Amino acid sequence: MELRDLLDSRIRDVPDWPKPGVVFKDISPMLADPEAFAALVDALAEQCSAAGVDKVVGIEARGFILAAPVAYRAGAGFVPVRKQGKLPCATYAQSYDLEYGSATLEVHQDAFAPGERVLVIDDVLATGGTVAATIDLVRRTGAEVAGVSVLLELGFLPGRAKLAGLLPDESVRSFITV
Ligand SMILES: O=P(O)(O)OC[C@H]1O[C@H](OP(=O)(O)OP(=O)(O)O)[C@H](O)[C@@H]1O
Ligand SMILES: Nc1ncnc2[nH]cnc12
Repeated sequence: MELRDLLDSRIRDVPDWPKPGVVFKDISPMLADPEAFAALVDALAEQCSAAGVDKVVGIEARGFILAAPVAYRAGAGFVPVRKQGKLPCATYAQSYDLEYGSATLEVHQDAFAPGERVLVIDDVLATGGTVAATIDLVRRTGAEVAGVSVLLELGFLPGRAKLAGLLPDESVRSFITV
């Protein structure tokens, strides 16, 4: 089976969650399938190596699950971008809106050496608010965002358009667009 079809078959729709009108894309079945999870991690690690990155950023919480094994596989470092109030040392903070709410993300100010190249990984690109805030945070540290890789892109929401002013379109990659 094609990687795209394998992954797609392991993502389930949950209507009206976490609030009415939202169809939540639940990646739990994909994570629970060792073949699908390993294939995704390997494919993301290849993107990481091709981009020549020093660090992989995972966005709390589902981004952590993907980004940490990718960093290990690609021989890169892992940096968490966390929800407000979780990181213990000096941080940069950025508030943002997402499909079903708003939040603030933080990164440690010393998470990267100046000029380091970074791949940002998350599970879903929806409105793009989460990834746009993360790009802003990484840039404030002095590091360079080499690309963004997500498992799933919601093509009916303006996530890719929101990132258009921030990164070249070809450096925003998704395995599935719905
Ligand atoms: O493109 P956007 O509209 O910003 O939405 C995408 C974000 O929404 C989800 O995270 P959520 O904040 O629900 O956190 P979780 O990973 O902790 O469940 C998802 O994991 C992405 O990070
Ligand atoms: N519809 C959705 N499903 C899963 N994660 C999301 N993050 C933002 N929108 C989402």
